[in-house]
Amino acid sequence: MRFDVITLFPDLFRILSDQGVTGRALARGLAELHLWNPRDFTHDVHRTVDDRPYGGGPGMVMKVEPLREAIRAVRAAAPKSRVAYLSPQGRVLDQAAMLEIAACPGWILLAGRYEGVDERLIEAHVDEEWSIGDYVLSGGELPAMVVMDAVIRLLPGALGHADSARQDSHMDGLLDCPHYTRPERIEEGSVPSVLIGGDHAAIERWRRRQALGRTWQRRPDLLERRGLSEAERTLLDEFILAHRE
Ligand SMILES: Nc1nonc1C(=O)N[C@@H]1CC[C@H](O)C1
Repeated sequence: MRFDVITLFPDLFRILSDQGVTGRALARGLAELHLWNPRDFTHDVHRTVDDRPYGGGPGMVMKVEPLREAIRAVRAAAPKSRVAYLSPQGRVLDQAAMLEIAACPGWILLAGRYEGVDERLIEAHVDEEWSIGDYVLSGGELPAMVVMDAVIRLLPGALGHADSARQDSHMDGLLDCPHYTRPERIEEGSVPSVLIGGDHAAIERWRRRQALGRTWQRRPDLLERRGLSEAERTLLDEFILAHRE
């Protein structure tokens, strides 16, 4: 998986490359990260990348030409990649979208700043527009990092245990079950006994029941969308019975 990011602030991406799951995955070559600064594609002494909006109004808009030249240079280096622009006007991404993104050979992520990018650049050179949520940030860099983090951890070998990603919240359309670690008894409470017992079938049922119950309690919309098998319906009924007021 190759990622190319077009950004005015390439140093911000050290958050991904210098540590953690993403840092290790990049170091091991499971994914590649290349950074491109639109200022390197300007030709004036001030290295101008933005200008005032036509029609007036606050803020600045990113100019077409430096971004066009940057995209052309990246497409030449990454011919199999598609261009995605991060913006609040884009498709709101969920885990299913991250799985789709992870299945592609590479992405050129355009991180905007200011009020955004001249619409003509988007129409002529952008393949997809993505949003990480219905709120407004000061730049597209954090959204680009959110997408890369969510996608890289799905790549084979990125996580220590193959099951980790499969059991995360929103995988299989459910929230994750609760987690506990040592010590077994502390002032905040004790670990559920089923997790101590070593009966793996019972532990698996408990975890599935908790995931279904937690989703029912906190995100009934996800259950609506997903539907339940007979076995899952039974487990959820057990949870509801045990948690009636
Ligand atoms: N929500 C989002 N999901 O992706 N990107 C955003 C986002 O707020 N972008 C900012 C809007 C103006 C600034 O240029 C960057």
